This record gives sequence, C-alpha cells and structure tokens, in this order.
Amino acid sequence: MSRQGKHGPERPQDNHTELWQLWREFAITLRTPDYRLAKAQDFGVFTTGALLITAVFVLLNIAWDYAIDPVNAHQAIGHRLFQSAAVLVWAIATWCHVHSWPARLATILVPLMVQVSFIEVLSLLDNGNAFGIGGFLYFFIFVPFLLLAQSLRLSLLVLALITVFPLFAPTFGVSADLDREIYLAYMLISFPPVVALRIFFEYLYWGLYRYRRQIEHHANTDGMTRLLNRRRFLLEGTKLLADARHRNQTASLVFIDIDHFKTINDTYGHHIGDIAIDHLAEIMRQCARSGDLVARYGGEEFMVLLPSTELGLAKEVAQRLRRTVASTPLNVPETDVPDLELTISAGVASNNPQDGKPHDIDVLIHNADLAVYAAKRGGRNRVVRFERDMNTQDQHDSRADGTPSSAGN
Ligand SMILES: Nc1nc2c(ncn2[C@@H]2O[C@H](COP(=O)(O)OP(=O)(O)OP(=O)(O)O)[C@@H](O)[C@H]2O)c(=O)[nH]1
Repeated sequence: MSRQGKHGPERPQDNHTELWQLWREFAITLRTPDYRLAKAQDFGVFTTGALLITAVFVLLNIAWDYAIDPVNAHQAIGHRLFQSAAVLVWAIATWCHVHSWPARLATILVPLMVQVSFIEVLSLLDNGNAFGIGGFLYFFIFVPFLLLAQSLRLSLLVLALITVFPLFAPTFGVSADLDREIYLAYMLISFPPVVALRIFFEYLYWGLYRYRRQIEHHANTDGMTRLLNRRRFLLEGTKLLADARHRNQTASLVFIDIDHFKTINDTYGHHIGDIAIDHLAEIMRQCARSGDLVARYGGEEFMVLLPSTELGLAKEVAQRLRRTVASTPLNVPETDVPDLELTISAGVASNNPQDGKPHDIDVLIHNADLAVYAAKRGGRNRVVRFERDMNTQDQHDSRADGTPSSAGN
C-alpha cells in the first residue's frame, strides 16, 4: 500500500517527461537535413503525381461550370486553363527539387493563385456563389495531400493562408460575395481536423523514419563493439578508396588481430573474451581520427582505414595503437580475473595511386592480411608493413601445402 502510494504519483510525471522528450525529439528531427531529404525522396514522386492529377482535375471542372451555368461557363474556361497550368508549374518545380526555393514558392503561391482564379470563376457564373463554399471546402481538404513532401511548418502556413485568404480577398479587388459567417463556420469546423491530420501524418512518418534509422544502424554496426561491421566497412571502404583515387591521394589500411585470443577464451571463458574485444574496440575508437573508418571485421580482427595517409605514417599510427593496447591492461571488476595484458599484431598496406595500379578494398585487405601473418610469424605484438614479395611468398606457401591463397580473409 505504502509502496504503491510512493510510486503512484511518480508515474504520471514520468509519462509527462517521456511525452515531452518524445515531442522534443520529434520537433528536433523534423529540422534535420537527413529527415527532410528522406521525406523528399519518399514523397517527391507521390506529390508530383498528386499535383498532375490535380491539374487534370482542375481542367475537368469545366464540366462542373457548365452544369452550374451553361450560358456563362465558356467565360471560365480561361481561368480553368490558368489554374491547371499553375498546378502544372508547381508539379514541375516539385519534381525538380522538393526543397528548392522555386518549389517552395510555388507551394505558397499556386494555392493562393488558384483561389483568386476560383473566386473569379464563381463571380462569372450564375449561382456560382451558392456552390462556392463547397468548392473552397473541397480544395481545402485536398491540399494537405499536395503538401506531404514539404516541411510541416510550410504545410501549416499554406493551410492557414488558404483558410483566411478568401475572407480578405475583397481587399485585393476579387470578391466572391461569400457569406462570410457561413464560410467562417465551415472553416472553423474543418481547419482543426485538417491541421491535426497533417500533424498526425508527420508524426506517423517520423515513427517510420526512426524505425528505419534503427534498422539501418543495426545492419551497419557490430552489436558488441558498436564499431562498423564488415558489410558496412566494405561499402564505406570502397567509397573512400574511390575518392582517394579521384584525388590522387594515398589511403592506408591497418589490419589488427588480437594475439593468443583463443587462450583468453579457453582460460577465462567467452564472456571475458567478449569484454576484451570491447576493450580493444574502445581503444581504437579513441585513437582514431574523425575521418578514419574503424571496423570490427570478424571475431578478433579489426580494420582501421586511414584516408590521406602514406604507408609510413600508417605504420606509425599502428605502432601507437599497439603500444596503447600493450600499456592498457584489461581490468574486469568484481571477478577473479587478473589484469589482462593484451597485445595485438598489425599489418599495414596502402593503396598507392602513384605506382599506377590503385588497389581496391579486397586487394588492400589481402595485402594487410599477409602483413599480419608476417607479424604473427615474427613473434606477435608487432606491426609489419606489406612488401611485394609477401605475395610471392604467399603463392609459394599455397602451392607447397596445396591450399588456396588467403585472399579476402
Ligand atoms: N569471446 C569471443 N571469442 C571469439 C569471438 N569471435 C571469435 N572468437 C574466438 O577467437 C579465437 C581466435 O583464435 P585464433 O584464430 O586461433 O587466434 P589466436 O588464439 O588469437 O592466435 P593468434 O592469432 O595466432 O595469436 C577463436 O577461439 C574464436 O572462437 C567473439 O566474438 N567472442
């Protein structure tokens, strides 16, 4: 009873804090370029299609004009053509680039221009004003679909503008002789739900966006160390090397393998082995520069791809890493495990465009792997740089024992 009483009042407050944080996250994400880009990509085609359908729909309104007033309808044809052309311009601007200033300007101006022209049509047709309010309402409910690709802020601005504009239209010299009270009543009833639906849509899309980002994160990240995983490393590494080739710059790869890792597993168990892997990942994360690609490539193997780095400098980086690992024993608190002095062996290779044959990521990994192998043979806890004759040696070894070469290991 007392426990319940104690925890009872805290719950609503927690819920409020959570809701507030969710809302803050929602509001912040909406302004990020990544979110805006994702939405433009997801809804660019939809919005363009919806605008093209609207352009046709506006033209078909000629039939509606003839139904209301067959005598004067021909006078409205020019307006309908203008409305359709304006929507078409909006569609083209959106298709070219949703967030460009022409597209955003069209998003604000075209609905207003269509409204002005619509008011003119109503004043040309007998009984036009009687049907006018229905037309406004129809347009108002239609427009949110045309605003899906745009930001929430711009969408709400456009909705507000097209709601109030007909009330002030006479100030601009266009008048539909609308019954202001009835128009206002219609709009007061429909504005809140239309705005709420637009916000609700944004919220749903944000949920999907967040979910997609989480999945992307899991697909690209190693779950244990939070470093890039092998798949992502190969993709990013290929891009980085292509960029280096384009700029005629050298990039270097450091391939790292923990020494005698099997012994750690066998002596202290896999759980301690996992902690050791995480420990090394943390050291690598801290030693890396911001542009470096650091990845867990496999079990106890790591990669560090260094852009704009010559082989000699890469070897220094690897040496520094090796020394840091060797001088940072792993302490696992609340266990009987003594401080573990881990060491690593590293192989370094570079993609040197000067030698006329820039390597792709597979070749670079293969070369660095051969260098790691040499480091292991040389006694471990060392860094070895790739030498051309290691390839010859590798082929020789493969032929001698009948196994294939270690390419891509
Ligand atoms: N705890 C743990 N162990 C792993 C993981 N992935 C691979 N291993 C183990 O890592 C060990 C690698 O052993 P080896 O390839 O023989 O190499 P080593 O014992 O480090 O010996 P050298 O590389 O020659 O110094 C194997 O026992 C794998 O089972 C992992 O995610 N967690």
